[in-house]
Amino acid sequence: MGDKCAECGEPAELKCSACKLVSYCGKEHQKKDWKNHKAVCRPFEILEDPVLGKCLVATRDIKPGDIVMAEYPLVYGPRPHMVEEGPVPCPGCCRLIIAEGSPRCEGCDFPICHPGCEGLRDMDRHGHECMILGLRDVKAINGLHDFYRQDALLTLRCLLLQNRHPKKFEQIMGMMEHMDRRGKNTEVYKDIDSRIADYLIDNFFAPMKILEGRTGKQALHDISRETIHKICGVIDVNGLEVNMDAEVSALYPTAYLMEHNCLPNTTHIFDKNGYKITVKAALPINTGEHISTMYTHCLWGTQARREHLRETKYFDCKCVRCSDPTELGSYLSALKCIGTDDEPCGGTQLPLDPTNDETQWTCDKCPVKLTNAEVSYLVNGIGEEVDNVQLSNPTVRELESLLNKMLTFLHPNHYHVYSVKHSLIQLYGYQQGYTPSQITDDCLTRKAMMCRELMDITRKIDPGNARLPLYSGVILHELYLANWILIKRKWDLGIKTKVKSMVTMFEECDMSLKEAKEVLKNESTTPAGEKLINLVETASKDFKKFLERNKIDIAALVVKEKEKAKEKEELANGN
Ligand SMILES: C[S@@+](CC[C@H](N)C(=O)[O-])C[C@H]1O[C@@H](n2cnc3c(N)ncnc32)[C@H](O)[C@@H]1O
Repeated sequence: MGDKCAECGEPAELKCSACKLVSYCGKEHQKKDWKNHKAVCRPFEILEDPVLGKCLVATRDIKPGDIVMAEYPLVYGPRPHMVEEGPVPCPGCCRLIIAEGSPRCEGCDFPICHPGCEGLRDMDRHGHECMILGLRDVKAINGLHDFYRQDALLTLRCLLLQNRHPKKFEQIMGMMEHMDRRGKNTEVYKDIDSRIADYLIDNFFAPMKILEGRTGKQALHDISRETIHKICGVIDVNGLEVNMDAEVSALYPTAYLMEHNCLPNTTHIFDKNGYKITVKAALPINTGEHISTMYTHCLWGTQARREHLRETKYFDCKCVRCSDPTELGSYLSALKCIGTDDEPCGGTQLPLDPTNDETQWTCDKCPVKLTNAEVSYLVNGIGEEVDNVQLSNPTVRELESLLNKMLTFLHPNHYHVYSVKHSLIQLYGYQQGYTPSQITDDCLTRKAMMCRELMDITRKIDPGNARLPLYSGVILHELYLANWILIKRKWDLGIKTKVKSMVTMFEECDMSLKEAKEVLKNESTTPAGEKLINLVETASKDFKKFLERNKIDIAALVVKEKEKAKEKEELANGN
């Protein structure tokens, strides 16, 4: 039967060019229906690109904040990463639990959070897989991590779709998995083979086969080693990590088609209920532009990002950020030049062609050149030291001394420096010796300066708040606090709003709280986001009360300061 017009029901040949989901008898009825249709019409089409494969291209202009798509996952489950010790996800709800001593699932004996966990009986979560996992007739008391392997469950859930949701299975099997790069001699093949394929086949599919032989009924049609490898590849290449209260990976029917860009134009949030994804535009997306997300870490330098993408997603990123030696003016990978003859020249070392792994690094002040390998060696060495110090619960002094050492070799905006500064701003004002009553004015001024420097970098690499809203939220809240403590101190000393520096601090407090609210507006679905939003709300209330109690009108003070500055300037010019 042919398509029918969505407006009048008559035979229709014209399809909506954006979503291709509804048809019309003619242009007139399409126009008439637009009011209703635009709420559900997708603002993109799926195109095929020789380099990217399938990709999403905007069919109309999309404004920041507009919803690009919203959909439920085809399948989700515990993250497919091996956990050798520490907490593991409950197979029912994926929340982290300590396996030793936790209750066990009645059906399969896997460690669970609670016998009443809803996901245990849900057939789209643990319910179905439990029947297969229960076929192993042995229970473990010790060595739980090796015996009950949650990292294999998502692959099993994909395999089980064959029976209950064959269309979803077909869609997953149609996704890109780069098997050409995951051949038998590769490390990834060997890892998947022993960790997932052997585990599932030996422990569960072998007894399943015996049962099938006895009953004459086939439980699962395709459980071949090749299919297991293919599914693991699909999960690695297309799975999205859901960063909420649980350790979940999910495959989505359309969202997986978003290509990578180190300057992504969308952001996404997940719904706690069923992990529905909502993708929103973070930057303006014009008709014909590709819709993108970011597959790697926004706060890594170009070398690290490109290496990560090559190893995990099998492509060479050539985006605008990767191609720019300054990374959009952020200098996130730049080094300080050590100069010649032990004399630092004060110059900055940048790669000539960051998308070439053999590129040379050159100084903007002196003839010193470095190879990419030398830079990698230096940056990785410093990175290891930063990781070790960060993991050791460092004091302010330890971090400050590390920072000073790093600044001999790294540009003040380098991403390792960013990470240490981001930790420091969260210790100034909190750690013993630096509490609000102990911290010196100088230290608070330094904290505020670091916050400004960090925000300056963050705005450059993530102008749409697509990836770093929590980082920005923390920085802006700490910037407010640094100003706030200084204001209260000076206020108590009688230095009130007549002083220009006080007005500037009031203005910065006000602006940082407003910006923090704006950057955090989509973050209420994560525990960290929720906590930060509450802190900003409380700070805003305290600040507002203070302003009201002391009858302070920031806008009026700013105008007054401007007038004073103008008068001064006129006086200086002799007018
Ligand atoms: C999650 S899939 C995206 C959908 C995929 N294009 C397809 O046709 O199914 C990720 C894969 O898409 C390709 N891809 C995504 N972004 C890319 C980019 N910026 N440059 C080159 N290839 C990219 C890579 O092959 C990558 O492994």
